Amino acid sequence: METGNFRDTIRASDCIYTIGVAGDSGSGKTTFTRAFREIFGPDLVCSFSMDDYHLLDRDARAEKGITPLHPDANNISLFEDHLCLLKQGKTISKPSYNHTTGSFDAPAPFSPKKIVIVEGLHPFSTEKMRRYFDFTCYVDPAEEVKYAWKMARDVGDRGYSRDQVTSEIHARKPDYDAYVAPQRQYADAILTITPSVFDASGKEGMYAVSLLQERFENTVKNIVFPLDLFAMTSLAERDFLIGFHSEEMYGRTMGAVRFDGDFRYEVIRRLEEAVEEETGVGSVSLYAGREYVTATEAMELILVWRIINRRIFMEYRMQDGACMTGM
Ligand SMILES: Nc1ncnc2c1ncn2[C@@H]1O[C@H](COP(=O)(O)OP(=O)(O)OP(=O)(O)O)[C@@H](O)[C@H]1O
Ligand SMILES: O=C(CO)[C@H](O)[C@H](O)COP(=O)(O)O
Repeated sequence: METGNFRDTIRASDCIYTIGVAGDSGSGKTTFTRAFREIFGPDLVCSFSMDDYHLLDRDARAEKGITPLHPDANNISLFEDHLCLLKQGKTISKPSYNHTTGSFDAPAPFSPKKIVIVEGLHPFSTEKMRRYFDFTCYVDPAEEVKYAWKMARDVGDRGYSRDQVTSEIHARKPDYDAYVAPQRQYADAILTITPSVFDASGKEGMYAVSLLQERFENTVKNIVFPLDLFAMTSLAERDFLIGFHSEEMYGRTMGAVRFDGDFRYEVIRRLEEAVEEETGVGSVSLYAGREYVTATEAMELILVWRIINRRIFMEYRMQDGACMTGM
């Protein structure tokens, strides 16, 4: 396949590329896919939250004593049906959950674009859902990180008090462990986020991020994603770490690449240029004008590369008539 004009390849293709991003509320699902959305743009990418498939509104959940993380609080079968239709390029009448009111707005028509990103609590929790996703990613911040983000977001944007958020966090944990976390075993990529080793006080909001994935059998020939060792070793004034290790998870051997600290923009710019050159997506300048880029921002680009790679492999497979599965 020619990867020189990959954006046009996707545009011209009949295939709808479906990406599922699972994780707890406020775990960074939107944040980590931001670079991908920006690079491919709104003409090719659409997204929605599986929160729209809550079955019970906020009052009904409180009355029944059920959290939104319990499958019974969600219309799982409607979501499965809709995902199947979107994968076929069909328009759905999508429900809509309103986080401001805690209730439902009227359903509205929703048509897929060539790339559909679905974020949520349970997007690949059933076998049927997993069948319709081409790429799955699980975002997994350490509890202390996740709770700090959730507190800031729910108090700042969703009108909850600190006490309400704290008791909600405790009430949700058993359902998170039972129904959300197990999806890690089905994810093609897992992002873990922990406090940075360079920020012992935790006050700077620096994080170490790892991308875990199963080993590939092959790389994509002649496509490179370079880390500029010169810029890394000669220009940096701030601390950083890049590491790699293997770990066993649900019987799978996962390779984990870890970024921590701050990276000179020149290093990350080479990665942006590689995405531009190798895929022909046009200008990629997510961090232009910056001196440094954080580990989480750098990882957004690595994830972009991983998602593009899956799509390239799908293109190879489609030449054999398959669109449904990835590698
Ligand atoms: N990498 C990060 N670095 C710093 N803060 C982050 C990061 N990722 C997420 N956050 C913080 O956590 C909050 C929630 O992030 P985000 O909206 O990406 O989560 P989500 O999983 O998409 O949430 P939702 O439950 O609404 O789907 C954001 O408001 C942001 O402040
Ligand atoms: O787990 C969540 C995903 O974002 C939310 O808590 C859930 O969607 C319910 O939303 P709200 O708290 O606004 O009623």
